[in-house]
Formats: sequence, structure tokens, C-alpha cells
Amino acid sequence: MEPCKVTDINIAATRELPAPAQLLQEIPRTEAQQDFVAAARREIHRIIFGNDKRLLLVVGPCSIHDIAAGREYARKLAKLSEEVRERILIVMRVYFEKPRTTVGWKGLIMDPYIDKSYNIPAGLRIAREFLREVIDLGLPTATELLDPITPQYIADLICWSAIGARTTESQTHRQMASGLSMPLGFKNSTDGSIEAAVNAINAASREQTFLGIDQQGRAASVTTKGNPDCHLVLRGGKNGPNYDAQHVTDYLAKLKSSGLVPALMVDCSHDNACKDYTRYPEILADVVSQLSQGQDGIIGAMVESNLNPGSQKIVIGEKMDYGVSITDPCVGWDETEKMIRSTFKALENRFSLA
Ligand SMILES: O=C[C@H](O)[C@H](O)COP(=O)(O)O
Ligand SMILES: C=C(OP(=O)(O)O)C(=O)O
Repeated sequence: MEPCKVTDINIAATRELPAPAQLLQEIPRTEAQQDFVAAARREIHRIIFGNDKRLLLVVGPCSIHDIAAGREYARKLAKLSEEVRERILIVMRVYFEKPRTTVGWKGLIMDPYIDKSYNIPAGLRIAREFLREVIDLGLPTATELLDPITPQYIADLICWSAIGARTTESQTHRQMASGLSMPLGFKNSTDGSIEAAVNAINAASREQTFLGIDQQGRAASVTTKGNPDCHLVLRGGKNGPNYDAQHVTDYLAKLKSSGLVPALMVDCSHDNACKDYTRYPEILADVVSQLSQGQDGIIGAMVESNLNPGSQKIVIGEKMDYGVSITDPCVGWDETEKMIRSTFKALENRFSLA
């Protein structure tokens, strides 16, 4: 009789990945890119701690799936960001990892050819190359870090990152965040509560020891110092939005009483808008009006935006519409430009008062 199998019963395949150091050598960052990332992180840090009154605006596609469209978007955004940088620090969403409620396309790193071939080595290479391009345009980069191994491959090119609503409560992600070198936002939970995010900021700001990998790709025990630049992101929840003035005031008080920096970003998409992209402009306008009324605890806003509005379903093997999201719906470029220009105008008062 065959002995009973007790390992790898549910493993279909494993595929070796290049070590992080190998990929970083193959697709290196230049000194100028390194200086740019460090400077952008410092600027974001200053905004979080109230030493820079500009609005931190994290804007861009829900996910990057087509590099040509991503590049066109980045060029347009870079140009606009120069025009408004006196009052708004624009950071581009360059999201390569998507958390799913159940199942679905998990982003360019996991499945770069959107055909279930799951060529992760190719995904990591494409991601690194695109991040370098965005930085070379003078745009700081933002991403959600989902898989705890991914940062070793791309984090040196990221200026701000998010831990998403579905993973804020995860110890693994809090530990990872505690060792990341960039400012980071924890989203409130999908049920709308902020407790998990408050606990996450607390945990991530402290030293942690956990299992990870080193730059050679070897399993390692990692000890971190704690990330001092974490903050809350309000994204609404299943009971509705949570960006209104009352919620914002209550949540800032909660952060303060928990001994945390009273700073939060409002995500104008997701459950704050019931994923209805036509509502993103009115939510951003509300946030800006709170700022104009002196609410200094709002440090930033997030908007899911693409070249063209809406979203489309993935049909494997079929051509997709150019510049349209294949994950959450986004506002199109024309609307995005209007939103950013009117935000710039509306912030005039804030700066003249300062
Ligand atoms: O921002 C993206 C989505 O909201 C998130 O990845 C969940 O998507 P899903 O509910 O379609 O799986
Ligand atoms: C997945 C995202 O957001 P959330 O975690 O708030 O659903 C996102 O910003 O892409």
C-alpha cells in the first residue's frame, strides 16, 4: 500500500522567483530616482505632521493593467501636478496588487498578461520598470502593498503606500508596515469601523520581529524599528460613507486620545461613493470645503481616476477598451483635471490665510 501523502496535497505548482537583489540589479534605481523618492517621502511626512499645508492627493487608476495607458495617464498627471504643486502634492496611484472580496484578477504583478498565466517574475519586472518611468516624470508613486514578499522587489520605488481595508486587521500586514521606509495609510475596515486601523497604526509604529525574506530571497527573521509615518484613511463602509465633518471630527479625536497623530486622508472612491464614480467630484469638493473651514486634520484625499471613465469586465482573449479600469470604476481624465483645478482654486483661501 502507498504511504499516505501528508504534504503538498493541494499544491499544483511552484515556480522559482528571482531574488530581490537580482531584480534590483537587473532593473536598478538611479541615484536621481533614489533622491526623488527620499525627497517625496520627506514632503509627505511633513504634510502628515502638519508642517506643510498642501493637500496630499493620491490619484490614479484603481489598477495598472496596460502600461501604454498608464504611461499616457502619468504624463498628463505629471504636467498638471507641476501647475498645482504650490497647493497640492500629487502622488500617482500605481497599484499592482488587488485584494479581492472573493476572487478575481489580482493585479499586474500576479497576472501581468491577464490570462491566468500568473507570470509573477514578469509582473515584478514590468512593475519595477513602470515605477521608474513614473518617477522620471517627476511624479511620486503610491501603491497598496498586499503580499508581504512584494515590498522587497519594489518598495525602493514607492513614496507612499496603503494597507487596504481587507488587510488592516492582519498582523502580517501591520508587521510588514512597521518595517517599510515610506509613509503609509491604513484604510478603515470594510464594515466602516476605524478600530482595526487605529490598532494597526499603533502596532506598525512599534518594533516588531517576524518571518520574512532578505534581499537574497532567503527566509529570515526580520526585526523592525517601527514606522513613524502611518495614518488613517477613511474609505467608507458597508453602512455608508464616513467622510462628513462629524465623522472626521470624531475620528481625529479618537486618534488623538489613542496617542496617535491626528491626521487622516479621505478616499473619495470605494464605499465613500458606493463605487459610483460620478460621485467622486462631490466628495472631493466636500473634503476641500472642510479644509477651507479650518479642518487641518485632513491631510489628503484619494481618487480613483483613469484616462476614460467607468470600468469594464475582463474577457480573456478579447480586446479591452483603452484607458478604462478593469477593477473599480474611475473618473475619466477630463473630470480628473476639472477636479484638481477646482481643488487648487478652492485652496487659495487656506494659503492666503496661512
Ligand atoms: O479597489 C479595488 C476593489 O474595491 C477591491 O480590490 C475589491 O474588489 P472586489 O470586491 O471586486 O473583489
Ligand atoms: C482596494 C482598495 O481600497 P480598499 O482597501 O479601501 O477597498 C484600493 O484603494 O485599491
